[in-house]
Amino acid sequence: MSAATAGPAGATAGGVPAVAIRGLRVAYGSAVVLDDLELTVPAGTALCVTGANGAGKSTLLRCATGLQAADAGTIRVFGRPPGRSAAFWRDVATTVENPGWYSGLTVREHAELIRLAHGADPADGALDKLFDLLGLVPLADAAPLTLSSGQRQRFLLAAVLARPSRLLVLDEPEQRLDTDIKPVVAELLRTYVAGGGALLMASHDPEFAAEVGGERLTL
Ligand SMILES: Nc1ncnc2c1ncn2[C@@H]1O[C@H](COP(=O)(O)OP(=O)(O)OP(=O)(O)O)[C@@H](O)[C@H]1O
Repeated sequence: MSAATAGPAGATAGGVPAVAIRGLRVAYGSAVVLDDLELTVPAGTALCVTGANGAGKSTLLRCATGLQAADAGTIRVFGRPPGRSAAFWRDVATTVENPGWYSGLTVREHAELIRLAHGADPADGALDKLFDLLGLVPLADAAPLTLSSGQRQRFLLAAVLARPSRLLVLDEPEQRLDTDIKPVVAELLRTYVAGGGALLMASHDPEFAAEVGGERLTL
């Protein structure tokens, strides 16, 4: 259970915050997991949610993306309730919910499709760079379903970073990554935030969270 406020004062100075949560309460039966939780993530900033197993990090991220209903409180993402509309998901990229894969397409073809569908050029070199940084080049022709859990995590991160977005919601992006890949992912996320994107993530890794930078909220 937690009541906390995060995000710098005057968080809305630059406009509508990417995420604004007030009085959030979630209970599973009689077990209250989140209670009167408050947070703000302005555009161009990162907020890392930490806490013990079962503290409610994933629950919070699911609520923030509209994938789970809250028992009380208000959640606004770019000023609107999170939802399942295509317009919402154009702004928001997440690894909270596992995507489905097309069995006939390779890892690289999925990334190209995602980029193309979001109006970006799949052949402009951005994917080459991303695949190189995340060590996905040797896996480019693999079927996503054949990837190991760590390879799959790298692919999921490539998939959300391959497309334009205004908010990234990531549940433990460092999970299952090799130690040499973690700083690479941290740098990619720092670059995303420096470019004006907002990042809301949960993490169990203080070193990784420190490398990403931004505010911290402990549940
Ligand atoms: N659908 C559900 N039904 C009942 N209890 C649930 C449900 N989902 C989560 N919980 C419980 O709510 C609490 C918070 O779960 P949540 O997954 O949000 O925690 P977490 O902080 O993300 O944990 P972890 O660090 O282990 O990933 C846990 O006690 C969990 O057992």
